[in-house]
Amino acid sequence: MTVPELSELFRDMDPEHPRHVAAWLGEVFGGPPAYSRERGGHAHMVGMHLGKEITERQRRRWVELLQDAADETGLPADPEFRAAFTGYVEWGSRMAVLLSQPGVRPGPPEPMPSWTWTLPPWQPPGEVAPG
Ligand code: HEM
Repeated sequence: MTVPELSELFRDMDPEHPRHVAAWLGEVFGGPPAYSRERGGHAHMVGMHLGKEITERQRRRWVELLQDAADETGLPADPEFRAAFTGYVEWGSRMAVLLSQPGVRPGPPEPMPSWTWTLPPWQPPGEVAPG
């Protein structure tokens, strides 16, 4: 699939990139610390965005594709989880845009972000017992 807004930005992408982003997302949402162990954690991720000058249009398209990927890979679709997922992706992608602007230098080391959700998946109310 060619994505006009993103093709130049991702032209030299590491073929393992989707796995790396999946490892990142898994760790952020409480999974194993695979990204920290294997890719160098937060500082490495920040470094990958420096100088890329990501635009708002590119960010929006990237977010849309990530939501498609969440559907295609069968991430839980309950509103409670997806609201948290979307919240993180909005925050993270906006951070990526800020970090990617000209002249931005990496700051002091930061821990991995940690995201969660508190509500259990909503269930339709059961039938009311006849009175
Ligand atoms: C929640 C938002 C985001 C997350 C969690 C994320 C995560 C990552 C991670 C983990 C890497 C490094 C992978 C590695 O270890 O090699 C990376 C690299 C990269 N990201 Fe992001 N990213 C986000 C937003 C964006 C956006 C909005 C764009 C552009 C539209 C973008 C463009 C890139 C590019 C071009 C690379 C380098 C790819 C390569 O050369 O392999 N990212 N991102």
